[in-house]
Amino acid sequence: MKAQPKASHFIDGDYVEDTAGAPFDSLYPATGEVIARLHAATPAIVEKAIAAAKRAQPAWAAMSPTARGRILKRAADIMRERNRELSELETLDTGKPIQETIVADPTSGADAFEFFGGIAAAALNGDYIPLGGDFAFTKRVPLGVCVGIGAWNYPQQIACWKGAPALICGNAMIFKPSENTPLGALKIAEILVEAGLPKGLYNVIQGDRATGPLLVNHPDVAKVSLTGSVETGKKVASAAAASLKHVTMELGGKSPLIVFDDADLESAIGGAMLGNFYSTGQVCSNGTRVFVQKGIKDKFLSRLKERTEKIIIGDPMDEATQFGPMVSKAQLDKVFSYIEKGKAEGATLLTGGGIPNSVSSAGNYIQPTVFADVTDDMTICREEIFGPVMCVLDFDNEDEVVARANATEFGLSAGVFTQDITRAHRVVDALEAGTLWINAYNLAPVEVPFGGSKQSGFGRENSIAALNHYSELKSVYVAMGPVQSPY
Ligand SMILES: NC(=O)c1ccc[n+]([C@@H]2O[C@H](COP(=O)([O-])OP(=O)(O)OC[C@H]3O[C@@H](n4cnc5c(N)ncnc54)[C@H](O)[C@@H]3O)[C@@H](O)[C@H]2O)c1
Ligand SMILES: C[N+](C)(C)CC=O
Ligand SMILES: [K+]
Repeated sequence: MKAQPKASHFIDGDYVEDTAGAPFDSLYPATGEVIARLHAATPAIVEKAIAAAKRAQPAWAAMSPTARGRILKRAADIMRERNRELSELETLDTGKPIQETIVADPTSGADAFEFFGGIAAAALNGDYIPLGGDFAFTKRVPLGVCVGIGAWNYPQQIACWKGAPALICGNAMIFKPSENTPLGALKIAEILVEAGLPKGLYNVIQGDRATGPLLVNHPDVAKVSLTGSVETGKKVASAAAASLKHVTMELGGKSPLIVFDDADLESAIGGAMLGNFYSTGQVCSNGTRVFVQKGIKDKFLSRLKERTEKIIIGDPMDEATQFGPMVSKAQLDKVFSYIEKGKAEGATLLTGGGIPNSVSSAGNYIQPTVFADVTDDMTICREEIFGPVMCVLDFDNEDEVVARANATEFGLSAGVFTQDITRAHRVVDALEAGTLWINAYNLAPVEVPFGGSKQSGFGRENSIAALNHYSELKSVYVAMGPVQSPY
C-alpha cells in the first residue's frame, strides 16, 4: 500500500499498534484506492498515550523556553527540507492537488514551528508588579496534557498549528487526526522526535467520533482544541465543560465576501474563486456568500464563469492540476445534495454542478460550481456546504449588505473588495467575524491571530495570542515586611 505507516499510532516516541482497535482503511480520494490500513485507538491505547504525555511533561516544562524553541525550529527546518515528500503525503491523504500542498500545507506547519520556536525566548516572560514596598510577579505556566482534534481539510497544518503553541508553552499533546486523513500527523510526530523532542510529548492516536470522547472526558487532560464542525464543537465543548477543561474551538462558517462596484474586478473575482475553490472548497473560512453590488453583477458573473470553466481539474499528483477531488464519497454526496437543493429552491446554476469529464470515475470529483440569483433564505445560503459551491447574491447599498452579511449564526471570516479605503475600514468594523480581509481572501499567515466569533468558535490560533490558550498565569504576591494583622 502506497502510504502504509509503520503502525497506527505514535506514542512515547515510537510507532505503536493495537490490532484490537476497529480497523479502517484510508483511501486516496482521486482513485478510491486503499493506501493504508489502520486501527482506531482502543481505551488501552488512549491510556498509554495519556500516561506517556503525563510522564514527559514536567521535565519539558522545566526546560528554558529558548531550549524548547530550538527543537521546534529544527522541526521546521526538517519539514522544509522534506517539503516534497510531505506534500505528496498530504495529497494522498486529502486528494488536494500537489500544486497547492507544495506551497501551502507542510509549509504552513513549518511556519508555526518556526514562529513559536522563535518567539519562545521573549514571549513567555511574566510581569513584575510594584505594590509600594511589596510586589507581585506573574509566571506563565503550562496547562499540562493538551488534546488536539483535527478536521480533514488541512491535516498537517492543523497538527502543527495546535502542536507548536502547546509544546512551546511546556505542555504535552495528544493529537487525534480526522479518520479521513490519518497519515500526515504521524509524520509530524516522527519529525518532532528527529528534531530532538523528548519522547512522550507529541503523541498521535487514530480514531473517529467514538475515540474523541475518550480523550475529551479523560480526567488527566487539561485542554482540548478542536477544529471541526459547529455540531461537533457543541458536543466537545459541553463534554469538556463537565470537568471545566480549557477549550479552543475552530469551527465552521458561512462567511460573506462583499464586492463593491468600485472594486478591481479581476482581483475580486480572483479572491472569490480562491475563497471558494481552493482545496476543492474544503476551507472553513471560505467566503461562500459572495455579495456583488448590482451595477457590476453582469460583468462579474460573466468573467467569473469564464475563469471558473478554465480551472484545470485532474490528477492531483500532476503539477498542472488546479482542482482535485473531495476528501470522501460521503462529503461529495453531501455537496451534490446541496446542489440539488439550490436548483429546487430557484437559484440559477451559472456553471458546474456535475461530475467533470476525463477524471477517474472512482474519485470523488465534482465541478467547481457557482449559483447566481441566490437569496438570503435559501438553504445553500444559510448552511455550510464545505465544498466548491459559490453562492452569488446581489445588493444595492452598504448598510443593507452589512446587515445581510451579519444575519447568520456563524462568524468565522469576512472579506470586502473596494478601492474606497474609508468604506473598507467602516465595513470590516461592522462585520461580525474573527478574521477579515480587505482586497484579499483566505490568507492566514502564522503571525496573525486566526479564529471565529459567534458560533464559529472561540479562542485564537497562531500569533502571540495562541499562547494565552495553552498556558495560564500564576500570580505570586511577595511581602517585604511583617504581616499587618488586626488579630
Ligand atoms: N475554523 C477552523 O480553523 C476550521 C478549519 C478546518 C475545518 N473547520 C471545520 O471543520 C468541519 C469539517 O471537518 P470535519 O468534517 O472533519 O469535522 P467534524 O466535526 O466531523 O470532525 C472533526 C473532528 O472531530 C472528531 N469528532 C467528531 N465527533 C466528536 C466527538 N463527539 N468528540 C470528540 N471528537 C469528535 C472527528 O473524529 C474529527 O477528528 C467544517 O465545519 C469546517 O468548517 C474549521
Ligand atoms: C486555516 N485555513 C484558512 C487554512 C483554513 C481552515 O479551513
Ligand atoms: K484519505
